[in-house]
Amino acid sequence: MSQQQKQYDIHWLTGQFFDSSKESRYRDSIKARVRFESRLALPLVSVVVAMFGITDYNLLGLTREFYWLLTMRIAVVSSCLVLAFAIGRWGGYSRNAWLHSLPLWILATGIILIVPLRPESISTQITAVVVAIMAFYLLIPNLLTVAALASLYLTVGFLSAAAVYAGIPSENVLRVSLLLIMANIVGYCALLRIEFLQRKQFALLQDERDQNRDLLKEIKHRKSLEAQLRMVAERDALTGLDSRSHFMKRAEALLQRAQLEKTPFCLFMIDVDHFKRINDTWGHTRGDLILTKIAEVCEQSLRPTDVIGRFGGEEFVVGLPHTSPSEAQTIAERLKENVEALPLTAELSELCLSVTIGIAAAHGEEDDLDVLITRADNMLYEGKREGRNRVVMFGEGMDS
Ligand SMILES: Nc1nc2c(ncn2[C@@H]2O[C@H](COP(=O)(O)OP(=O)(O)OP(=O)(O)O)[C@@H](O)[C@H]2O)c(=O)[nH]1
Repeated sequence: MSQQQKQYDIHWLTGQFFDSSKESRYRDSIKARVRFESRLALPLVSVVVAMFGITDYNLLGLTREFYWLLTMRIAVVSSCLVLAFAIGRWGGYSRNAWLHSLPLWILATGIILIVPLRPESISTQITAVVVAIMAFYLLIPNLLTVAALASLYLTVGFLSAAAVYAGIPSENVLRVSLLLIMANIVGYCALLRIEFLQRKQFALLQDERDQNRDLLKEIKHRKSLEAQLRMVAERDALTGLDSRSHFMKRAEALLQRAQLEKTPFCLFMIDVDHFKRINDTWGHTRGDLILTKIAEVCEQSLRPTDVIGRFGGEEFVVGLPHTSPSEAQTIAERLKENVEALPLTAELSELCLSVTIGIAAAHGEEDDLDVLITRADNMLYEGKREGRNRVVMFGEGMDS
């Protein structure tokens, strides 16, 4: 077995895949072409068989042998045409491969039967048998094994009939045998090569498809990993709000746009009051729960166009595009009230939850996000100093 045949899993003698399911998939893949070629080849062969009826007439005239030959030719031609139709309709190349082999057996039998009826034209018939062997291998689509068996049947049958009915001498039988064996070997090798190359092409295509499928799977997997990573990078794990870095990116873009369009932009720094005490009294788990509740209140109290992030610990930050300082003040007051009114579970009923909010508004193109954050932060700590639970706006008696 050649290295290539081993590599592609193809039998060196039959030219078929060792793996039956692969072989069946291959035959399914070529069934349309095989049907088309059979429907073309069989009528062509029928015409050739019918045309030889003229030479029968020239040789035999209207004799009994001529009528026998005519009957036989009509039978062969009509069987081939019926089979061409049947193959066109039902000739699946995987399960109904036997249907494709029938024309070969019928043609071979017909050719053998000519010998006793026209023994005097044996030399022409030898040429016809060589042509028929080539046609069996290369013209009428069939599996290599089927083509080889039918050709062998034709060879042995013809030689036997020639020896018995045409009375050719034994040395001539040997010469004709060698000629027919040669025709068989050439046809066999040519079809084996074709079968191997076609299956190799199929195997390569399958490999390529498998690799593409694996690649697509890998890309999908990587995309989902990327999405997960992006989620981890962009979202705060506890509250689901924007992470600090993602908030900075989004707020930066909004601020630049506001500066370009000369529209107002404000920023809140929100800090939960006495959160350490809350943690110490009710535990970190409840502290976490309160942080998520406050995050929900922020989302509900603000517009979808506002960006909200967790800045760290119990501190939140909000960017408000298209918001004037007075609107920002109103929104912050409402947010503060909503936090105070947050419904809490029975065990937290004694908790007085409140936040302090520092506000900064962008004044000109020189104000970048860090400047706004620093200003809002200063306002926040101003609010803390003043007793917490309040909203402090930059500019209300402050210079920086
Ligand atoms: N449960 C919980 N606590 C946190 C988290 N992040 C930070 N903290 C706690 O938040 C508390 C913040 O305390 P401080 O910075 O002293 O501020 P505070 O107690 O809120 O006091 P003021 O801000 O001055 O009102 C610390 O005890 C932190 O451990 C968190 O993710 N979950």
